[in-house]
Amino acid sequence: MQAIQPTDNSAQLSLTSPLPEFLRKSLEGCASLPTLPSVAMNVLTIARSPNASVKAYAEAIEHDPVLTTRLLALANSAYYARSAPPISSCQEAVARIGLDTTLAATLSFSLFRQKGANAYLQRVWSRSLIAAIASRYLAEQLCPSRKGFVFTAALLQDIGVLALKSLYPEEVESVYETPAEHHPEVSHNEHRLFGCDHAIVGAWLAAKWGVPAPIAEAIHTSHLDFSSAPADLLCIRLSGHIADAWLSPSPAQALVNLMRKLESSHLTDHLALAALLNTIEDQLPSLANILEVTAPTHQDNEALLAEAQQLLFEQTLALSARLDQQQSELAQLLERQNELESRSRTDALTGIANRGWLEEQLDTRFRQCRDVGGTLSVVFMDIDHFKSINDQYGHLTGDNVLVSFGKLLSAVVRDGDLAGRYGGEEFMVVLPGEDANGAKKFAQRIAYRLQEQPMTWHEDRPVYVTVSIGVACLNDGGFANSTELINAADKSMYFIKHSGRCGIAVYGH
Ligand SMILES: Nc1nc2c(ncn2[C@@H]2O[C@H](COP(=O)(O)OP(=O)(O)OP(=O)(O)O)[C@@H](O)[C@H]2O)c(=O)[nH]1
Repeated sequence: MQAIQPTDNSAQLSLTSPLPEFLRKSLEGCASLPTLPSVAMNVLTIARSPNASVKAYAEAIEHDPVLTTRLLALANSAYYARSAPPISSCQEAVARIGLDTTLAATLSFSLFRQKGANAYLQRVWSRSLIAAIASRYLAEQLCPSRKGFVFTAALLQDIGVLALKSLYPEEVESVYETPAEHHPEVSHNEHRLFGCDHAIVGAWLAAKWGVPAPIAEAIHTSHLDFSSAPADLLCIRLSGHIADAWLSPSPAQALVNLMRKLESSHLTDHLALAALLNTIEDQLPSLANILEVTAPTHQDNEALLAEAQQLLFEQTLALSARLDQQQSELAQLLERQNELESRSRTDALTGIANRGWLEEQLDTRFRQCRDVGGTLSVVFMDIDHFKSINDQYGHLTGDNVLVSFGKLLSAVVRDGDLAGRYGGEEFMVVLPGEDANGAKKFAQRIAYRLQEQPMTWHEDRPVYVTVSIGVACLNDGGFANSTELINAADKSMYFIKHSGRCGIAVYGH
């Protein structure tokens, strides 16, 4: 049979992360790049044609006796034969394993034949085999009609390593020494060296050989996040993680990491991890044997899974304890922050608002009134002859007077009003929505309460005080800002001071 010239698909390949130009040139000029034998080329060409048939595949493969023997071995292996009788013709083998798997097997047989003794390449092939078996298992659960496609792409996902190794044998040496569980690290180091990773190089190489574009594109995206991918690509992308866990020197911890990934993607319910591990365990030896790859199997999957689940449980407990601790630390911090904030707004002696908070709040309310309409009033109070209280009864009694006056103000204000100590023996109340009349009545209530209620006691004698009060209302002065409003109330208060104290003056009235 005449070898058909394969189509180079690389120009049609749409790569979201393109192959760097220098790398494409080097790859195109590289004589030692892995190539496919003509039989594999022929099978690929048939795979692309619309009337690909079992017969056409078988005829192409029969020209290679070694390949035929291996394909028969695969078709007669436990996975494919199940309880069916052994078969002896290539056509029966293709019919039994399906066209997609025949394509994957042909490509991988051809590639595996080229493998060197290099330990890393052995690891790459082990990973590919495990990923292929895992991806087919996943596809059986999630997208059965795509299992052939998924198996092929998963098997070929790391072929870019072959190309990079042929091109830069020395440079990649250190990169490929990294153990299998660090696949993302390999990819990261390739990016550093070549500006892209082996997934992109592999897609290009596959397309160059004429591998159907969807398979090349699946190779290209094989390292991307699996959680939001369509089912077939999800199987391929997840298969690499599963293979890495299988090959990890600490498989229990690697399985825990895998379980976490599955859980965060809500895949745990769909995948029975035990069945997946057993499938790999069952199928790996025969497939590895047929392809002459050394792939490690686990002694006891059940024990491994139990260990991983115990580990996951312990780590989850430790994590939740840590989270609890962090949460309580956060709550303490918030409490402390609230306390500090409230302290920064409060006058230390009287416990009511301090000057800063009074001014800030008044300013906010003032702007609101200006923007959306409405009014507000400010009542400014200064205790009369306070110095003589200090002088007569001592500072402690003076302090008690200030504290009591603060309490009185807090008791008479309504929700939404704000009473505070402006400084020394000066106090201020902000009355939102109140006009001059209402504010004056409020001031009168305070003056009345002061007549009734002593502010403290000194040696069993009540200490009464009076206040000079200035009121200013937003409506009455064309005030440009809140400071002007305070100044107006202060001015009115001073008017009372100068008129003999103990009284109320309303600005502009
Ligand atoms: N005990 C006490 N006294 C304070 C405090 N803050 C300011 N004072 C005192 O309050 C007094 C205010 O005195 P002046 O400004 O002369 O006013 P006054 O004696 O009230 O006289 P008029 O305001 O004119 O009625 C000063 O002696 C201050 O030391 C405080 O926190 N505690």
